[in-house]
Amino acid sequence: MSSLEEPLSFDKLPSMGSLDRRFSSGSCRPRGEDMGMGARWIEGNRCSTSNSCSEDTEDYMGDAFLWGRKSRETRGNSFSWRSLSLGRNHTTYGNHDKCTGVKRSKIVNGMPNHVKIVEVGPRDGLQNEKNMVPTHIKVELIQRLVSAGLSVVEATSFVSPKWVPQLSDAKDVMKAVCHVDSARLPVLTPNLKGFEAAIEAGAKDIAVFASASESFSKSNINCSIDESLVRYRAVVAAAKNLSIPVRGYVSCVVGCPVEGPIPPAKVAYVAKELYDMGCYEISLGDTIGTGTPGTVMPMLEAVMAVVPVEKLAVHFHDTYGQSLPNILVSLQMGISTLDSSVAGLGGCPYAKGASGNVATEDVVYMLHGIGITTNVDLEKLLSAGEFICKHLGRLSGSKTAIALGRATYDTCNAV
Ligand SMILES: CC(C)(COP(=O)([O-])OP(=O)([O-])OC[C@H]1O[C@@H](n2cnc3c(N)ncnc32)[C@H](O)[C@@H]1OP(=O)([O-])[O-])[C@@H](O)C(=O)NCCC(=O)NCCSC(=O)C[C@@](C)(O)CC(=O)[O-]
Repeated sequence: MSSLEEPLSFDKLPSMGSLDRRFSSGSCRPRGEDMGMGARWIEGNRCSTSNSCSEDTEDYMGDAFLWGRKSRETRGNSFSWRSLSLGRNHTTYGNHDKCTGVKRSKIVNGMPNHVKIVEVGPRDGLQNEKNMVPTHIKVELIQRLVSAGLSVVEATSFVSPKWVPQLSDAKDVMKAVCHVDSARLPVLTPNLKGFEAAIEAGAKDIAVFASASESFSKSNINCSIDESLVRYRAVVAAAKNLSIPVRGYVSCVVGCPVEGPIPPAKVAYVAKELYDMGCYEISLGDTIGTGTPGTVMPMLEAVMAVVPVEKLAVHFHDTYGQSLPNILVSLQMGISTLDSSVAGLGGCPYAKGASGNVATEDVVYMLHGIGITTNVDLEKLLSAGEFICKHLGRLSGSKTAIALGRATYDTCNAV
């Protein structure tokens, strides 16, 4: 882990002044393999979605607490918590309101009733592994994640194998999973070469990835932001000809390891460019996990002024434990698509060296706690997490922060 990815202990928390220095150019150049960017990473109308409901203000927290108490008691009585599946058939949480049958307090007003989770573990998680994960393990992981009900599983990247050797088997992975029709399996493509290879291997969904930081753009894809947008226009045009949907990413939406804080206007610029060129969804990535609600909110405000909120997704890394609060404010601002990574690949505090995306398990638990549904069967999701952890020889685990009065959920199983 780089110093930026490693959570700070309380006695080591820097003052604001020293934080500025940490971010200043040259003083903090993380090693490539530590940044979640693959081995060659060098340096570093609000709530207008129809999915939202904001009417009832009655307190529903009582029931949220009750659920937490019940879970703990049940576990205490040696009932397996794993049988508390939050799966597809389990979609009623809490009390009632006019939209979902759930009573909602002020704090959940305006939040979506249902959230789409974009699982990025097989790509964002595995791209960062020191050792190459065998192709058949990647394929099985994707299949397990799909069978957990995830409707979007980012499968791999068609990038240069010199830059990200961990995903150099993209073609074989895609060929093995392209018949899956119960989920979308997008792949990252940095240029036309990658796009053509992805289509050849059977990809039906792709994603392009730009950055709001010039330095990061240079380090990650070896070109400036504007050069990358030119490339992506060509990719999106080619995709359009084949009716292939394209997702757009913006990295470093609040902070860059080299440049420090990124102005919201810059994020809005890149997001709008991607949206205008035809990306159906824009995922806003807090690549180094330095965002907090205080920095995420103005960034989202700026982006939401130029891209409709229902076209936005958030992609938080949990480097400093801020991902769940960041997700919470994003939900409050009307975002209904969340990127996450099955624990053991990211998010999990025991998964050293992983990219540190927020754990899908944590997200599902938090959403459950506030009465938001997903399609995910938690039991199968946990099983997928354990599967990959076991393969990587790691502890598996999932932590759920105390969010909206929910009980802390913390489990860690030696494998
Ligand atoms: C963009 C390039 C290719 C430019 O890399 P470059 O070196 O400038 O490219 P080039 O055009 O000069 O080509 C160099 C070599 O790469 C080959 N090449 C060129 N393109 C491809 C391709 N598509 N697939 C396979 N090979 C390719 C090309 O054929 C050539 O091969 P050679 O002649 O030397 O044998 C490189 O920088 C690259 O692949 N970067 C990808 C880095 C990456 O994947 N980073 C991680 C993903 S981004 C991310 O994680 C952030 C995100 C999305 O999660 C959001 C967040 O967390 O915030």
